[in-house]
Amino acid sequence: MKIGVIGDDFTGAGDIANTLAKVGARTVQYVGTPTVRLKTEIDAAVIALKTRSIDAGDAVTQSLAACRWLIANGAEQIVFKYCSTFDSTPRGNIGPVAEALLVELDTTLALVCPAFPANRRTLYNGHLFVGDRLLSESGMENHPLTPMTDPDIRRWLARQTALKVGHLSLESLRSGNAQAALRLAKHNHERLIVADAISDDDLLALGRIVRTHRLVTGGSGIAMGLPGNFGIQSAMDRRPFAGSDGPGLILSGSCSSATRRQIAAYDSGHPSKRLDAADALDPGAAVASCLDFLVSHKDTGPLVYSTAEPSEVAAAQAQYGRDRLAASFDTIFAELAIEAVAAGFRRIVVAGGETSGAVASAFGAAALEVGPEIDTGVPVLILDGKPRLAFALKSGNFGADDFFECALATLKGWAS
Ligand SMILES: Nc1ncnc2c1ncn2[C@@H]1O[C@H](COP(=O)(O)OP(=O)(O)OP(=O)(O)O)[C@@H](O)[C@H]1O
Ligand SMILES: O=C(O)[C@@H](O)C(=O)CO
Repeated sequence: MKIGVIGDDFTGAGDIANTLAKVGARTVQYVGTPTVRLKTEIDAAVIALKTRSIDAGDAVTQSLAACRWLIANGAEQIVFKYCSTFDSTPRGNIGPVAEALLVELDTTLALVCPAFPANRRTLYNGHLFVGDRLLSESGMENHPLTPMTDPDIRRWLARQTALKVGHLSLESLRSGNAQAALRLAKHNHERLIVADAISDDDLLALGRIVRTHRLVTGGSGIAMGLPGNFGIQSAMDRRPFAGSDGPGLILSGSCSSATRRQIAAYDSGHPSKRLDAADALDPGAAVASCLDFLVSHKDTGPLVYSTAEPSEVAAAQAQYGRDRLAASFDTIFAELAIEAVAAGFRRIVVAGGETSGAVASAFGAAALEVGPEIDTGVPVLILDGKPRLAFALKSGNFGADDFFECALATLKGWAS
């Protein structure tokens, strides 16, 4: 293995596994840090953690354990993958985890580049944009767990770490002065360097610049240029792909704007059931009634969602407590997925990083095969067990409006 990735959530891990696989790296995604040594020859291992929104100390401990496994299994470069919208709070967890990894890997600096231009997240003058809006005016300021109220990634990161934060400007990158800028940053004791990038070419250039870096941090985009540094070649052919042909379902705990559009699009022509915050207070009852609903619509791709408008989420959090609701919804979706598989479902589409983490973890520690891309940043993931299951784990703000229908179709696979 050459490249070892620590993903701070499950959909994000799938996103970067997809990027690496697309540029030809033989990639496996693990649900949590494996307990056994790697037995097969691969180029990249992606460890999916669920550390984005937990206590910073726990996030550091889990990320270090993942890092140690990756290094012990041959990784030459570690990538810390977080969200392209830099989801975090003033307490962490990006800063504390990056800081701990720098120490663990005994290295002086690392790039910080959440940019993902293919999904319209660009970084310019240290400010993160979603499409033509600043991050803090993109809807992300209403995120239920990590409201992003400051688009200046240098300033936001500086709140999370005592390390000095630097900046690699687009001008330095494009004029070929990046290495000199990084030497100057080192001289100035800057350890975390926020790097501008507004196009895939910028990300590829950054990829070349970090060839000798032990640690790279960023969104999935930064991974595009990494396999080439190890001589790994692109293999972009369409091969037969065995998905899973059993009944499919959709679970959504995501309240992001893209998911809300996808729910609206799917809801109009398919069976769907909505859970509201009050339902979350009795997870057992919610699972039982949702399971009845799923089973009675088994062959028509039923959808269960708790997705709500930001004002509704804010009111529910104020009434019942944010963490309590998050934990209850996680439990409901995870148990529902397990029960649904026991009832015969084989294709599972999940919307939302936290929700996907809860669902995927419920199936236990596992290695997931990375299949074809469904939509930008979302691959098919196969759990080749008994039974064989095909997953689509979608980040909140990813995917076109008809994502759910496309995902259910893609998870079936194709012969040629
Ligand atoms: N109706 C609701 N009321 C209050 N909170 C909710 C409701 N529905 C979902 N939530 C919470 O909102 C959070 C959604 O997080 P999740 O990561 O799954 O989606 P997302 O933020 O859209 O995705 P991503 O992290 O990939 O951007 C969860 O913690 C969930 O418990
Ligand atoms: O980087 C992204 O936007 C996604 O992979 C993600 O992490 C959202 O959960």
